[in-house]
Amino acid sequence: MIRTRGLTKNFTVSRAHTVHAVRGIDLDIAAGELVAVLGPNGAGKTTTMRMLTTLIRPTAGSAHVAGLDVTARPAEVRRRIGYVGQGNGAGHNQRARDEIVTQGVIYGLDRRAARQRAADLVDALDLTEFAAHKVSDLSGGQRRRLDVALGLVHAPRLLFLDEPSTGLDPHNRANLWEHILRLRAQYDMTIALTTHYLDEADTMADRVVIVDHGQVIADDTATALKRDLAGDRVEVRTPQDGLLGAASQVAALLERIPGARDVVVDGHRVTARVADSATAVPELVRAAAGLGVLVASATGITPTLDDVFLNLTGRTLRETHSDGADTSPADAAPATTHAPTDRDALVAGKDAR
Ligand SMILES: Nc1ncnc2c1ncn2[C@@H]1O[C@H](COP(=O)(O)OP(=O)(O)OP(=O)(O)O)[C@@H](O)[C@H]1O
Repeated sequence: MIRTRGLTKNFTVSRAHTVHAVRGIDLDIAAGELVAVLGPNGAGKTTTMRMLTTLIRPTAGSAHVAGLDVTARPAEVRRRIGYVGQGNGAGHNQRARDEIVTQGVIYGLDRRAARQRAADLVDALDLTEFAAHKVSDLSGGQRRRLDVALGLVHAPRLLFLDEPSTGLDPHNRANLWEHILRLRAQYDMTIALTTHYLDEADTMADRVVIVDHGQVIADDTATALKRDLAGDRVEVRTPQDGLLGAASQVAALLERIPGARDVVVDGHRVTARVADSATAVPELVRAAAGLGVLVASATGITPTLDDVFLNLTGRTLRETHSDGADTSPADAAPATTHAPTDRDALVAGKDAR
């Protein structure tokens, strides 16, 4: 469905300054896949997505989307894809249902077909109660669902979602995802999305592509990335009032567990990487009990995609992101303002810049 080779985008900011936003990305997304593109702010995710959706022209390299070259046949690419950009692309004065009908007409449906399609999407996205409301009166979650409806009005088989749930509270995020996954199954869609939410990428995506400084630094299933590039850990604590020597004894026991490595003693705390924390923790506890070594707690820690990023780059994604786990919706990254322009450009078939 998507194939890029050496995809590159430079922005010339001034005569002396060029931003190398995307530096030679090779990406393959098969029909039916749901792929999440993950990376810190400024990694080049949106720029990549905007090239794939024909909103901007690549500086170099190639991209084929839905079987077509984005540079040579942008108008045909646009007809085959749906795009839900960051921020709310819907106009504020229209009623929600009318907005979808208008979008359908712009995409070439006759008014009757557009009305039917709007009715189907209103139903599919649980917007019936709000369909006659003005867009400006909708909540953030309802607007986002309307955005998805607008992106699907021409029944594309390939949908691009740029940070679909940023700014939504956990309930609305879960609700939006429920709808996206149902629509994906119903329309047999391929989905490429960018997200700041690690848990979303982890649980929803068939494959996770990690981008940093404009390059793909990892590309695999979340399970494989976590297994191969992070791995389980264990953290063992010896009693605070006990002898520090106990921690060294625990460390020696951990060293003996097959696959254990990077054993570190820090006061009463001992950590190690292990192949499988579910078996390593009881093994350690049994061995410690056998030798009379007191253990206050022993915890198995399964890795997150943040651990994968940390291992690959030495940095954590959480430092640079508003992630759902640490941030209130109000603090979440604000939506950018380019989305309405993007949607306008897509439906109007404006040339990419
Ligand atoms: N039109 C532009 N002109 C100049 N620089 C740009 C332009 N668009 C993006 N950039 C720069 O390109 C780099 C990649 O930006 P991009 O928006 O693709 O990152 P991102 O991974 O989507 O980030 P975020 O997670 O914050 O949305 C950044 O350094 C950004 O400042």
